[in-house]
Amino acid sequence: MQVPDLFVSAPGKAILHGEHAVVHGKVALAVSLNLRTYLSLKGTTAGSVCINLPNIDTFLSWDLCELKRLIPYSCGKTEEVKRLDAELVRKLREFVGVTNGNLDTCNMATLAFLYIYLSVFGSGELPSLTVTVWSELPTGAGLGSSAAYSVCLSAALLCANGTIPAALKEWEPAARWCQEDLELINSWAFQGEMIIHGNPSGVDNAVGTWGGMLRFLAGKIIPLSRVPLLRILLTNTKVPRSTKVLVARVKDKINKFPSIMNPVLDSVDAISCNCEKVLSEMTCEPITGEHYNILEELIDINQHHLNVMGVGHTSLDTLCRVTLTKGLHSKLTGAGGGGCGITLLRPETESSVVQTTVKDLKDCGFDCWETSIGGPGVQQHSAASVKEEVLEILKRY
Ligand SMILES: Nc1ncnc2c1ncn2[C@@H]1O[C@H](COP(=O)(O)OP(=O)(O)OP(=O)(O)O)[C@@H](O)[C@H]1O
Ligand SMILES: C[C@@](O)(CCO)CC(=O)[O-]
Ligand SMILES: [Mg+2]
Repeated sequence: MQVPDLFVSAPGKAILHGEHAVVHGKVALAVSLNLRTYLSLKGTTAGSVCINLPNIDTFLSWDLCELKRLIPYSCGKTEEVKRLDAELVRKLREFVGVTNGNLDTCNMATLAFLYIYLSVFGSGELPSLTVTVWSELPTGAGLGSSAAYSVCLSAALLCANGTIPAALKEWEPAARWCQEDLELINSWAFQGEMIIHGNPSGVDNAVGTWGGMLRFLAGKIIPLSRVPLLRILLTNTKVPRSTKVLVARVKDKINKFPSIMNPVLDSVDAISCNCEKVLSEMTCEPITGEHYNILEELIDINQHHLNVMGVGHTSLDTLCRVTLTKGLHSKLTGAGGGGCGITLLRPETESSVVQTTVKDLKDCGFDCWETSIGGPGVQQHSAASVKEEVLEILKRY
């Protein structure tokens, strides 16, 4: 079976409010970034499946005959996403050589790829292909790199399999899929997230799929179309962490101290709802300093709550302290424990203040950049529409 060549991309995300609480059924507000993960899929005749993941130094190849032995017995229709197939996950862990649940970066990415590949193609003939994924996002730093990876895999493999049609019409540089196809992409991406993460809420893969700003509550996704333009500074503390470990840590704490932790989750829920209300007011009345004062206070309160949940880190305390000396307010974004934080910039924040803040943060050993938000969700690209520097990397393999 020969599959068509294709390019897809999906954005990373920042969570304004609601990380961790969203796993426990509370509201989260999240927004896509203009930093993307790109995937190239090429049909080959080598009788093998190759995956090249240069961001994590992983280059693997398997013979189709080896993979055929792993095909799940109960492969259903790819249009229907079931619960994670525990038997396939067990077989894949054994195949990949994961022992004692040791899920390092490479193992998790490999498991997610093989799981989606075998589930999507398992009921027919396995195709020979090469998949290369490269991302502008830092890996494992809170900006939804795992979700952008899973969304790209899911879109590319479903499209290569013909379960969803190509989004791209001839001569179009880039195109998005219809709502029904996006829902399928999102649900297969969620399976990838389950493998990488353990217990994802689904907010990250929803942003990777739809882009823009979303309100997410218990799997229900509401796009927020009227939002003010926010200026955000992103800081990567470069402290490595694993979302899976942090999500499990919060769950343990809630189980241990339910009467203490549940009010914290309720408070985070109220913060997300208050923030949504202020953002919506900012689109229908003149924006005032008071709007920004409230947004800043909500950021401070939420950052304290995240510390209470046990997902803070001294590097994130440093970020908050350094930015506050310039009158700017920050919180962690994503799973915390290190990784990235966001700092809200006010419209009147002068570029000299931004520059000195960035310098001070860089002096702490952090990466720091002002970013635009609201990048489009998953897209199919023509080769000509992929940025030259990205295409050059993808074509290297
Ligand atoms: N570009 C990539 N190439 C290969 N694997 C990737 C890539 N990006 C992410 N991954 C996989 O996702 C894992 C990181 O996921 P994790 O959920 O811990 O971090 P994150 O998604 O960046 O942060 P958060 O979930 O807090 O937003 C990596 O260990 C790797 O397995
Ligand atoms: C920590 C968390 O809330 C956000 C990670 O970006 C996990 C999730 O929602 O799946
Ligand atoms: Mg993740």
